[in-house]
Amino acid sequence: MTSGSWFGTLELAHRTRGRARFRYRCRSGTPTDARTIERAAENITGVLEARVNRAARSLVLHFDDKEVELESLRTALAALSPPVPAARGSTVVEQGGPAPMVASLATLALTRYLPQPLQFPVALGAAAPLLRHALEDLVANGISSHVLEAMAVSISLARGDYTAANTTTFMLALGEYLEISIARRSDDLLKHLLRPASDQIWIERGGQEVLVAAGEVVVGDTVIVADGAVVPVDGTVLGGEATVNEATMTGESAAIAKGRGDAVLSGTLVEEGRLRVYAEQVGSRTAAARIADYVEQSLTAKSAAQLDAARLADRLVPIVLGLAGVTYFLSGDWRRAASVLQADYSCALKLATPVAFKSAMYGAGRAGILVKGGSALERLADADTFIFDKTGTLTAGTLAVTDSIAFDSTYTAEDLLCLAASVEEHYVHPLAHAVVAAARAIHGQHFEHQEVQFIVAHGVASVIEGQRIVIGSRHFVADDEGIDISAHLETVDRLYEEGKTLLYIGFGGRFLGVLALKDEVRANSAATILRLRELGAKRILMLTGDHRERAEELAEHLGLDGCHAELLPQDKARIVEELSQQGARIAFVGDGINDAPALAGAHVGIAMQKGADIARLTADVALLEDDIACVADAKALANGTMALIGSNYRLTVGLNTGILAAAAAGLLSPITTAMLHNGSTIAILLNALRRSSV
Ligand SMILES: Nc1ncnc2c1ncn2[C@@H]1O[C@H](COP(=O)(O)OP(=O)(O)OP(=O)(O)O)[C@@H](O)[C@H]1O
Ligand SMILES: [Zn+2]
Repeated sequence: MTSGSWFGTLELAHRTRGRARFRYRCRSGTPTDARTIERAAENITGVLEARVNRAARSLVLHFDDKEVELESLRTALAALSPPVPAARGSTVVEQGGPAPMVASLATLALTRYLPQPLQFPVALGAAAPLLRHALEDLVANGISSHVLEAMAVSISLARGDYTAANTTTFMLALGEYLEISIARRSDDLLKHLLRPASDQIWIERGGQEVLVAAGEVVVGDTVIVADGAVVPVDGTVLGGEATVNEATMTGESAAIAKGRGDAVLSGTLVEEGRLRVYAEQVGSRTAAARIADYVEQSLTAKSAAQLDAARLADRLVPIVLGLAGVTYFLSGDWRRAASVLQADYSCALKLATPVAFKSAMYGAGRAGILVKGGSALERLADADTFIFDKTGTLTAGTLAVTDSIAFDSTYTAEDLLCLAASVEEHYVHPLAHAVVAAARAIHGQHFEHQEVQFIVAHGVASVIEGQRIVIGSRHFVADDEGIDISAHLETVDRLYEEGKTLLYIGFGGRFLGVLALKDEVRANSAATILRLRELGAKRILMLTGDHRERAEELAEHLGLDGCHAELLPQDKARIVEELSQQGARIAFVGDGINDAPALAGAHVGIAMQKGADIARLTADVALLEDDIACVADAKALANGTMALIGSNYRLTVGLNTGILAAAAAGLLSPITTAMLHNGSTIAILLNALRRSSV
């Protein structure tokens, strides 16, 4: 979209061996987010891992200091611009149909029956695409495995050994065809899975706020967007005020205040406040474009394992070439040289790892787990500490209102519930959902109220009939709002003892009543925790914004290693950061707006299916089913994938070394080498595919 560099400024803030931290400023208008930057940086030669902290505008690189100098890294970073998807490896992407494979198979089968003079041109014709690509590759990237393959085919052609040339051509075409179809299958599925997170939107119709399906919104509608929600349309603010985080679109991480007349973009996030937006661009256009971009990025991004494999493959190319030269020099036999040239490592090393990742992502998708890239799997396999959020994660989050107690006789229990629901209905929070559902069940009236304020990890506030209403935690109502609750402590304590979660309601400065809710622990939370331990989790903790007693009870019940309660979002992130610094590799599992900072700061973030948009956007893994068992499934899948990649790696190196030695010793003809080498490559690819089910 834009050309030129991303970074306005880029300063080195800190460095140690193999690690450097840069402070950056984005140019405004650059369509990028943290992930885009990370991914692009990870594509720089020598870079092992990149992490961007948007809030701190810092970029941390882990790199191989034997391979790359800090100064050249910096230059490469400064020159970064948005990735052109699939620039390299285009040989694979451009083609795709089975035609080349069928043609080369036909050539292989039929050439021997052709009249002698036709055999050479036919074999050359079949090998032509391969030779052409190799030549392009040679010009662009120097000697690569493609070049070696082409040399082997050329030698066979020159020697008039058409069967050998045709066999090699066919095996390569077959391998390529398999890789493409596998890659395409997983790409399509991933695109399908990554739909926009929220499919319902609040709009104004005839002076009323109504919730409609995303597809129903048309240009000219007035869309309401509140805290924690992603703006669903491109448009102009008609009213309201809010701070909007546009990092996903512009890369600028500081929130920007928006008010009447300002433009807002779909995909940006309302952090605080509420906006009425005139919709100018709606529907699939904007969203689809963003999603396509996103998937493109996640598919082209390389994981560390992939980079390792590719690097090793590249290093081995000159060795194979040298060995072929020496073999010819010593034996004077072109056949041997051609055999050696075919036994290079690259195919299996470079293909097996991405195929394993993609097939794992595909399998994960079918099992209800959206994994955003191979590196997310890698980090999940790495994770040794699991931290769970409570409400909506370990508990079902489908709370039920059990009691509604009004302390003021002018209000009935129903009134209290409806009063709360009128204010809560604009927010995505498990507690808010429960209150609204309970009010709907009794067909309660709607109280007219002014704009609603949402105070993250505290509650909501508004004004009804000129009086301030506050609904939220004890800390919020009693400490922050200064409402005296002492007269009703007996009732409150009794409800706590019954194991209930309480919502305090203050109205006009007085304690009006409480709503008690019962949250059920998910039936399989305990089993999931156990499975995670078996899968290598050394420590499992819980962090929650809820009341301490509730939290400790649950932590004990589930057999966790510890818990922290009454936390604010920044506390969660801080605890994650502290533990990371002590060396823990943390997988954080959460669902709420209050979990987003921790999800972003963890080694790997996992968002629950019913989570807020921001949680699902921030996380590396987003569950597509409301089932906590998927967390253990994802971990098992990640472990299995990394083990498979490791064994493929050893298998590739072992097999090809054997083939290479035998070929150099003159034990293998070019045909046998082609069959063995390509056959084993295909076997390794198929092995990599095994992970497509959980
Ligand atoms: N929309 C809301 N309406 C009323 N109270 C709320 C709302 N959001 C938060 N609160 C109050 O603030 C407290 C902390 O909220 P927060 O979202 O941080 O965590 P939580 O939902 O309790 O649990 P967890 O952190 O485990 O998800 C809640 O327990 C509740 O009392
Ligand atoms: Zn507070």
